[in-house]
Amino acid sequence: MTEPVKFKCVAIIGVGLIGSSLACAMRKRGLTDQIIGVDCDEGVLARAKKIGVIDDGETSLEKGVSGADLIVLSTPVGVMSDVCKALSAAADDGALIIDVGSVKGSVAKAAAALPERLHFVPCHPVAGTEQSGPEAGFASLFEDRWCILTPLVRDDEPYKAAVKRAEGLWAGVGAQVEVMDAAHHDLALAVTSHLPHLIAFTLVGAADDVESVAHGEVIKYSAGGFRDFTRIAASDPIMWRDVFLANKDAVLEVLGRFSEELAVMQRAIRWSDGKALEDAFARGRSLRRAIVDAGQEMDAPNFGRDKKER
Ligand SMILES: NC(=O)C1=CN([C@@H]2O[C@H](COP(=O)(O)OP(=O)(O)OC[C@H]3O[C@@H](n4cnc5c(N)ncnc54)[C@H](O)[C@@H]3O)[C@@H](O)[C@H]2O)C=CC1
Ligand SMILES: O=C(O)C(=O)Cc1ccc(O)cc1
Repeated sequence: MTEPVKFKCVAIIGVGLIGSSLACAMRKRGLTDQIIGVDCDEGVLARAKKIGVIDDGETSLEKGVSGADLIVLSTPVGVMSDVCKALSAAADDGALIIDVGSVKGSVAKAAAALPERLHFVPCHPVAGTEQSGPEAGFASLFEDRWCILTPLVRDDEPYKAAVKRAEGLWAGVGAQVEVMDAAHHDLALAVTSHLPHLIAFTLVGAADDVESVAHGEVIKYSAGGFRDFTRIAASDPIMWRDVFLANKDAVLEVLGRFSEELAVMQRAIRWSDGKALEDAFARGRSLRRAIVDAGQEMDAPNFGRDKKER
């Protein structure tokens, strides 16, 4: 059983959906005395302070992280290496640094270059929505969701203790913690998250092209499955640009396999091969049933909307 841990001061760098959700969850559960927001956008900081997500805001990273015993990188993945470099001089001795990025290999490389006095534990809460910004955050986002940790290869005692603290933090906000290496994470998430997002962006883009000849029919009759795709396709373009650039190799690998499967389906339809189609669809149904039986069907389409409380 992982014990929840407490922090004196947390600096959240990037006060968007995930940063503000962690801030709200920590505040609600009494896991920190003070929350400082650091963001390059002054408007974000003003809004976050107004709605009570942060106690104070700073556009200067150096000032914002001074005195923090927990530093959270919750920016898009593409700027994390630069933020990490800036922390090498700015962060207090012994600070626990975590990130929440959707890709782990790239940030792990930057984290490994930090001085030994700092303890960076890469993390990925596998929980989110299509929304962005501080107003989108809510305290229960991480409850009963996975958080994957990909610790650096370091076996000094202070680092091992920092990994335990990171586990305690996520357990403290209600998540279930899993530890794996960064390459494994990036391949697994390419399958379960990155490819599905790519398909949603592509499908909705294609439907939008058709819309120009279908004169409103796509919007009028969009139901069920397509609506779910449009929700995912409404996700932040900058965040997802960075995910695909940072996880290029793994995504190209699974995209290659997906394209092959798609070609098989195309052929089955062309040649009226009902047996091939039925077999392929039956595989999909049994995978879904296995997920439900394992109690992992947490991604209801309205996840987060019916219990969103700051
Ligand atoms: N949106 C989601 O559902 C999930 C996102 N993630 C990861 O969490 C991270 C944050 O995503 P969101 O919270 O959705 O993004 P967001 O767009 O809501 O917030 C990002 C914030 O970072 C700030 N920012 C950008 N560059 C900065 C810099 N150089 N210095 C300081 N602040 C900077 C932006 O102004 C913005 O306020 C990403 O790395 C993403 O991969 C992880 C799990 C789920
Ligand atoms: O909104 C959804 O359906 C998501 O899948 C949210 C999400 C986006 C990115 C992540 O790294 C983890 C979760």
